[in-house]
Amino acid sequence: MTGPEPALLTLREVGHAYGDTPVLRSVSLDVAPGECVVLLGPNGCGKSTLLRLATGQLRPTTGEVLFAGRPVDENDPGTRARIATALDPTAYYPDLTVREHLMLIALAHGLGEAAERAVTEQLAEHRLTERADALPRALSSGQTQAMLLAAALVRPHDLLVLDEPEQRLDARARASLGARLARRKRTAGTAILLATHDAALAAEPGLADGLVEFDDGAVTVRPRAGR
Ligand SMILES: Nc1ncnc2c1ncn2[C@@H]1O[C@H](COP(=O)(O)OP(=O)(O)OP(=O)(O)O)[C@@H](O)[C@H]1O
Repeated sequence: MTGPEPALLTLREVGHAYGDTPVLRSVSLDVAPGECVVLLGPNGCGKSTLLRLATGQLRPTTGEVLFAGRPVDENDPGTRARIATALDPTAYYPDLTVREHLMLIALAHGLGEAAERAVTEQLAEHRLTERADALPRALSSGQTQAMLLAAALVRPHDLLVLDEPEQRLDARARASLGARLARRKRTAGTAILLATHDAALAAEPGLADGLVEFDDGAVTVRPRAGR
């Protein structure tokens, strides 16, 4: 939100409309390295839209989105190298196994000889080791979601942008997700922007530094209570 670190991601009075239909009006927020901002709100309030504005997949109708001080642009290789996302539940290669999928991403993002170890770690963290040689169509929906999270985490990144990462995970994976993200931001200094419907995830100790709450078109940005 506003800490001693300069913000990595800044939204300044960002508004967005699809055609003539406004979805977001004048949202301003900062996410600094090692900070996590959580978006909470009902279906259709604009959380995914805000996440896509933050990654440069959408351009704001009004206002500006800055990543590392420059307008965010998903076509900029430097930006893509630093922002990892899990936004689309169908964003995978159907003809690559889980391991091949993660290796491809790790290698494309320059891990080189470190790729195999990083993939092994992510497979274990997401309880996918036994399913490493399965094709996506043979996975459960929760295992597919776990693969998408592993794909975001296996590659280097400074900002992690997640849309409802808890969706379809089983109770055990869901229960540990918040602590795993909190550890990542603490140990790696990762900035995190995530949308969720899970109040327990938003309340995870050590995770959210700021909450963005959407309510009937109004957006409230506030530091989390008690911080
Ligand atoms: N490409 C699009 N074209 C037109 N309208 C869109 C488009 N994408 C989203 N919308 C509309 O914008 C509004 C906000 O959608 P958005 O997906 O951002 O909501 P959300 O808060 O992420 O919802 P959910 O919790 O259901 O995922 C909705 O009314 C949706 O129908």
